Amino acid sequence: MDARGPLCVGIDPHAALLAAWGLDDDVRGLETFTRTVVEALADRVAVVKPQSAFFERFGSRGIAVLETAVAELRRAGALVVMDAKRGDVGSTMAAYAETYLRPDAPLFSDALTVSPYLGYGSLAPAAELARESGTGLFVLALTSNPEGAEVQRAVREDGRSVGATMLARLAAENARELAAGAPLGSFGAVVGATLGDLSSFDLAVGGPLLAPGIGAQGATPADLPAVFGAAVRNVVPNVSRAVLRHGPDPAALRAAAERYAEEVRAAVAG
Ligand SMILES: O=C(O)c1cc(=O)[nH]c(=O)n1[C@@H]1O[C@H](COP(=O)(O)O)[C@@H](O)[C@H]1O
Repeated sequence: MDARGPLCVGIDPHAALLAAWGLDDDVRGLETFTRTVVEALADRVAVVKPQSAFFERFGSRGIAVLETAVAELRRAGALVVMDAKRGDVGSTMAAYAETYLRPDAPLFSDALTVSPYLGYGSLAPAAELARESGTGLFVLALTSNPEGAEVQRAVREDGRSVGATMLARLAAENARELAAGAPLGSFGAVVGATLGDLSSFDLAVGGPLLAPGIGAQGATPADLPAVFGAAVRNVVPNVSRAVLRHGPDPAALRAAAERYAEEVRAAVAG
């Protein structure tokens, strides 16, 4: 992020975006869309987050497009966060983890989004494999959507909210790496940029904070300091549609990503 700018661009090939780019809503359209984004951004954006659902929707041929994109992004030096939001009972979670975090897997990525809402402990096999393979997890803590509150802000018997508990679990997960001198641990939290003042939460999880919600969901880079406070230094803001809508011209995609990275840099510095 120091070298390339503080931004994660999402690859979310919505049917509406394919149409806006003059592409058909089929595998060929998906392939052209994805290749265009990868070629425009892979050598300059720090982090890219493909949203698996938009590829899964086309079955095995959609997944093949995703596999190619992940490999090319990584080859060009971008970090890939696979947004598949996996979460299941521990034994099944191990298989999900192998799908994305085992180095010889076709979809091997630098990190995976996971849901802890079957219990944080259910993620243990994924955390273990991430440690082994030098990859990371982004754990949904406080999501950007308004519906998330009914689960994440629910208060437990110990008086702490569920979301706060997930943040505390992440801090414990990262403690070992921090003690060994790492600047940040490999276990990040997903915290929406749309959520307003989060000062009642301890966001010092010792890992990166993936912050979706900028652009199409209404948040702006200028909101980041007020939302994240001192933790803003560790924020990786994600923008998907608000960059992608500038395609298919690669120069326009690059310019949009650069503008967002610049706005984030200014907001964080300011
Ligand atoms: O895990 C995520 O990335 C995620 C978590 C969350 O709380 N909210 C959220 O919008 N996302 C994802 O971030 C992206 C946001 O896309 P845009 O709203 O188009 O910028 C989508 O891929 C969402 O699935």
